[in-house]
Amino acid sequence: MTTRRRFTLTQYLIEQRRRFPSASGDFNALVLDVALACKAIARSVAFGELGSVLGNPVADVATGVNVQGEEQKRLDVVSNAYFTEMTEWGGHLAGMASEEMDHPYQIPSTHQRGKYLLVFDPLDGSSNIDVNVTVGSIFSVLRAPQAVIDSGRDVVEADFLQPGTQQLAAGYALYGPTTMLVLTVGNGVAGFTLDPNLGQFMLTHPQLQVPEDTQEFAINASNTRFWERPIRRYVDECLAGRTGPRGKDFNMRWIASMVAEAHRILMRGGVFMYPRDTKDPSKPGRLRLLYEANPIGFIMEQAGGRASTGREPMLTVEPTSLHQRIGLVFGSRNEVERIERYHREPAASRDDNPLFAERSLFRD
Ligand SMILES: O=P(O)(O)OC[C@H]1O[C@](O)(COP(=O)(O)O)[C@@H](O)[C@@H]1O
Ligand SMILES: [Mg+2]
Ligand SMILES: [Mg+2]
Repeated sequence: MTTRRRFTLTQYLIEQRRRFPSASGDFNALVLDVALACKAIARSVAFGELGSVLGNPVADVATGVNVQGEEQKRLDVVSNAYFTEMTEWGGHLAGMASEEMDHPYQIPSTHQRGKYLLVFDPLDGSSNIDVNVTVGSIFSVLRAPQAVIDSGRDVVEADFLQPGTQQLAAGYALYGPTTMLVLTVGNGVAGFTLDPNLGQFMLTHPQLQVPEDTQEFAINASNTRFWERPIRRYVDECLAGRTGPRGKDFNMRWIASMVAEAHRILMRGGVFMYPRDTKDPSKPGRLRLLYEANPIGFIMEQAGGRASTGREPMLTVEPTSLHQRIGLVFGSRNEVERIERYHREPAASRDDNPLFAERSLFRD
């Protein structure tokens, strides 16, 4: 696809659909509904506190605590509603699941039910809303099990427990200085920028590729004391810089919006780690498999990068529950492979033995 001609998201999807001559158009219509939800969220985010002055619905929304035990922001709830409202009526979906909904969302019986499942984090990085830092939405499209399509029955948790390799599409929207939509339909990764005059996502980044090497890493260093040995080793070696085993200096970033970190890494390379740690034994990782790790993992792999738990490729993990958390490492291929190698090396298994505890640069 040439960049000389300006392509809208719709035109891009039509061109992608030519690979599947028998496709009905349902899939494209679903992605466009998701894009519409993202435009609506972008507008709500952009109004910020002005929302209450201008009668923006965000001001009056009731919040609570989500299934993760995390306090919802008003924009979490509003964004979730935009996703459900914009996509439920099109006849493309068998059901949905979201970070902000404890159980699968049923398409009302008054609407036609379709063959796809939509899984999403309506607002990622929502702790950044109050400080006006970039946030985003993350989504993944799966095919519903054939039994669900045939019967039109209500969806249940088990219907969503598909490994990341089964994703048909994944994407994220970024609400930053510009609003962007980044999408894979399994044929590379494309980035679109919202033209505020036209209200259209325009193709601006046709073939995103993650550089294989990097000198930049992202991790929440306040968790250092909870990290497992392979991660401590990796970060220590980065910090040692030119005089250490890596022989080069590294830069560090932490935005606390995973979606924004993913975007930076797509643009210029890098590695992101929110690994499994010992902070809370009931939570094997911070981020969620189905609507954070898998869609970002699919995008990374489609852009030539890599996504992993540290121990196995992210996309091959068999999910066990809807809101499952998991350790996540993604980004420049050679760095992620190095981290996986550190997990495989025999020293990694001595992690819990204090006899082998090593002095870390982040420790006293
Ligand atoms: O508080 P921390 O450790 O910086 O966590 C930040 C992480 O939490 C998240 O914000 C979780 O996402 P939500 O905002 O959707 O709950 C990630 O985007 C980010 O990487
Ligand atoms: Mg999130
Ligand atoms: Mg969220």
